[in-house]
Order: sequence, then C-alpha cells, then structure tokens
Amino acid sequence: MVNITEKIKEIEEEMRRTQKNKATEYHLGLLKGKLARLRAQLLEPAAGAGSGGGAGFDVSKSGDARIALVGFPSVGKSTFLSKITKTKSEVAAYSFTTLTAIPGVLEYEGAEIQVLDLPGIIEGAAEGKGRGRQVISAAKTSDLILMVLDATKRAEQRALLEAELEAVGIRLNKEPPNIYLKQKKAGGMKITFQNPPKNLDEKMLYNILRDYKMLNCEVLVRDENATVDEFIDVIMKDHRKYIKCLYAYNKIDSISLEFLDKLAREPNTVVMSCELDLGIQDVVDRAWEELRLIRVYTKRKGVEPDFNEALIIRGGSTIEDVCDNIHRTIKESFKYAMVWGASAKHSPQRVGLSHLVTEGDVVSIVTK
Ligand SMILES: Nc1nc2c(ncn2[C@@H]2O[C@H](COP(=O)(O)OP(=O)(O)OP(=O)(O)O)[C@@H](O)[C@H]2O)c(=O)[nH]1
Ligand SMILES: [K+]
Ligand SMILES: [Mg+2]
Repeated sequence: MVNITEKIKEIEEEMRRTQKNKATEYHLGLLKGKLARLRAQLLEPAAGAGSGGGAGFDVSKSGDARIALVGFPSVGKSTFLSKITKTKSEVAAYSFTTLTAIPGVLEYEGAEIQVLDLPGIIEGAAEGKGRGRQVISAAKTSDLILMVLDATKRAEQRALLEAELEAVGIRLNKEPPNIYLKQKKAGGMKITFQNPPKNLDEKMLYNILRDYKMLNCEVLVRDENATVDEFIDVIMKDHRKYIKCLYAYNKIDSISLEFLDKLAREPNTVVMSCELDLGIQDVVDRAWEELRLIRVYTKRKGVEPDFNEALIIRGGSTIEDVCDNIHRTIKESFKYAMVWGASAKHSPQRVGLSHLVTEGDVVSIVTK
C-alpha cells in the first residue's frame, strides 16, 4: 500500500513540475491516466485483507434513499443529524468526536431517508489518513452527499474536500461524459469524433488507451468539450460514481450578514445554524429536492388506490422500475400497465415497461 501511495506522490509531483503547453500535453495526459489507475488500486481491498482497503462502515442500507454527511471535524454533522432525526449522535467541541457511521432516519412526506453521520475527514483522506478512506467509501454508497461546511472557516475547505472525493472517483454534480467506449477482441483502435474536439486529439486518446493495454476498441467522442480527465473517467467507469452534492454551511450565527448573503448565493448551497435552529428545514427541503424522488401509487383492478401507501422511486423511473419495486418477479408475468396522472396522454393510458412515470401517477399492473 505504501508503495502505491509513494507512486501516486511521485506522479503528482511530476505533474506539478511539468509546464502545461502543447508539447507536454500528451505526457500530462498519460500521467493522468496512470494516476487514475493507481488511485483505483489504492481503494481495492488487498487480497485476503478482509474488511481492509476500500471497505466502508458496516451499516446496511435502509429506507428509500441514503444521504451521507461529509465534512471536516467539528463542523456540526452530528448536531445536524440529532436535529433532523430521532438518533442522538455525540456532539462535542473537539475533533473526531464521531468515530464510526451513525445512521438516522429522516421522515419526509411519507418517505424514509437514511442519513449517515460520518467521522470528520481531513486532507489526505483519500490516501488513507484518519478514517478518511472508510468515510469516503460510505459517501460513495449514498444517493446524495450533504457536504457540511463551517461558515466561519476558510473558504478553501470546500475545494479541499472536493479534491479528496474526486481522488477516489466520486464526481459531484456532474453527468457521465458523453463518450462511447467499447472494448473489442480484435480490429485495433477506432477513434471517431462526432464534432471537432477542443481539448483532445486522436494521438492523445491513442496513447492513453495503449497505456491501459486497450489495443482493440471503439471510441466515439460525442461532446466537443470533452477533456482528457473525462476520457479517463470513461475508461475507469467501474470506479466512478456520479453523485449529487448539496453544500450546507453551518454556524451562520457567527458570521457577518454580508458574508452570509454571499454564501447563500452560491450554486447548490444552503446555509443554516444548528445552534439557533435557523434554516434547518430549508436544508432538508433542498436535500429532498436534490434526491429527485417521486411518489407513485399502485392500484388493484376495481379498487380505489391507497393514497397513504406511496411507492418512493427515483425521478426518471419507468414502469419497469415500478414493477421491480413491487416485487422482483412481477416483470416476468407483465402484460401491460394502466396509468392515470401527469405522465398519461389520456387517463388512463395503456403503456408498456418503458413508459416514464412521474410524481403522483397511479399505476395498475396487469399480469398474464
Ligand atoms: N456556533 C455554532 N456552533 C455549532 C453549531 N452547530 C454545532 N456547533 C458546535 O460545533 C461543535 C462540533 O459539533 P459536532 O456536531 O460534534 O461536529 P461534527 O462535525 O459531528 O464533529 P466530528 O464528529 O468531530 O467530526 C460543537 O461544540 C457544537 O455545539 C452552530 O450552528 N453554531
Ligand atoms: K466534534
Ligand atoms: Mg460528529
């Protein structure tokens, strides 16, 4: 493990030393590719090491979604958990009060959201400092990262945390790159650009693919703004996780109104004071919005739907997802579904498995 960490340091050092220009961009691209590979290795549990390596905390998922509270020590993560759930997680003025993952349940309009209070992380977490790697692994399993920040601390804290999460393959508030990559058994490399790329060229991709020993593959870059980093993300897609992040600045009781105003205007940002009980509900409402969960009601033939019993599913879900949510095997005997509500062209509409449902729909599944 030490070996990999040292190699990572060496490459980072070399990247810092290398001046960025046309002549060095191929070399830098290759270094980035190597770095991504080493970082993934670092997170892989060592053979026979049991729960070592990249394993998270042993908390099973429950409820309709999971939110992870991530932040530096003593920013108020446990205070916040204790405010929004019935769970009491220890609060104190010293760092590393919380030493493991403490789950709580947030009830929100009929949904149950699991909220994980996590130990504070520090710079170097991705490389294994403190419980950093465990915390980050837990964050990787969440549907939303609520990054808790101390409004009284330096502004750089946010960028530092983001860099730690980036280093282990978490991509915050980003979509997967619009690049198609398929490994083949033979035929060499076929690289195509749909539009002339601004930051890439064929040679660069070729070099990186060769370094990854992907000699036979097909690449189609659809996005003209795609970057080398995004291309590497596509190669490493099994190690990447695209997660929404909401930034919550706590302790606004201790900052000036001017600064508060500035913070509150930043994108994906909410402000609060757990101490004064200010803004807590706003943070919860925003977190709920970011999760993009919707409620769908099921109905048996000839019976009124039960509006007290919603299925909570992800926005963008289909009838197929609804089936999977009801029962693992229902899809096998699926004939068609009847849908009432906003997603139906007329009520009811007869639809197939691929129909997209939306908030408040009533669905009746007809089986063979
Ligand atoms: N001024 C102020 N202090 C707060 C606020 N919220 C929490 N605190 C204090 O900040 C300190 C740390 O709170 P914790 O909830 O233990 O912080 P944590 O992020 O869970 O800390 P670790 O578990 O050690 O990582 C405590 O002394 C809290 O009373 C707030 O809104 N304003
Ligand atoms: K603390
Ligand atoms: Mg804590």
